[in-house]
Amino acid sequence: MKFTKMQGIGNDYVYVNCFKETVEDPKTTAIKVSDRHFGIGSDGLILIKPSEVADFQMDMYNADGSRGAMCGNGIRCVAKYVYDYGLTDKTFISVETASGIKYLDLTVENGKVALVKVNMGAPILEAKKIPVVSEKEQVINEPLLVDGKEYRITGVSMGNPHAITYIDDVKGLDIEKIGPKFESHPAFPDRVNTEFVKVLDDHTVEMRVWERGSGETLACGTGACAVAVASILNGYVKEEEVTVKLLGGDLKIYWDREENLVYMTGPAAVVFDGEIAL
Ligand SMILES: N[C@H](CCC[C@H](N)C(=O)O)C(=O)O
Repeated sequence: MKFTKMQGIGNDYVYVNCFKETVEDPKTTAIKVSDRHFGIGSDGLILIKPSEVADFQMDMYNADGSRGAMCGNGIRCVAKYVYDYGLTDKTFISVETASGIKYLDLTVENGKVALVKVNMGAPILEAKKIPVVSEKEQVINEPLLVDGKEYRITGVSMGNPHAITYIDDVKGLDIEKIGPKFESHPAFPDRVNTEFVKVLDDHTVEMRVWERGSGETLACGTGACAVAVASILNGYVKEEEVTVKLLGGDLKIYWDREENLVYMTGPAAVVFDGEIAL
């Protein structure tokens, strides 16, 4: 199987051009290619496919083979792939995902995509199954007991569920210990992506993320969007444009409150092309 390894601020996936390749069993393939010792090594597998309703389709799988509804860092790399590898010459494209059609603006430098701005759609202000705290379905600062300790969480979905909690020491967090406890917490029967956040100033936050199905990643695009929305809702940041600092780099998130649309801007990069016998 031919593939292209790509990364969006360190959130790395194996991309397969399904206009040319066929992946019979994406779940098993995702598990195999993601293994960092016996496979290629990645946070998961992303299939680039034709679409009947958009320019392209993104079909995304986490490292454990579970299917993800949306992937922010992944969709920026899909945009880079389809332009740089000649599948389109458009700099405004649409991509069908399991959480709806997304629209992307490509910034091209020297004939290659350098930056991508994604319209991530409207935030859904409740993380699945957390008790609703108000009739508006907003889950803000809700107490949740995890591993014997009470956390205050805000639930935001970007097409995939995120539980966001604010802590003092992001860098020193034992995420390997607490991450899985959130991921498989009974409050989240579909599991959950969890973001641990520290507010740095009126428009800057830092975060680490334990992703559903992949563990700690260096970055999570949907997570960064969810964190920006939660930080604005909680009044922790004052502006609609938030810089989210992740282990792998920064993302600029803008929540247009008029339109209720979240925009994410960030880079995408090719690591290498390869072929693997599965
Ligand atoms: N683990 C996520 C999918 C990948 C999201 C993340 N890598 C991103 O960039 O948005 C889920 O199962 O909902």
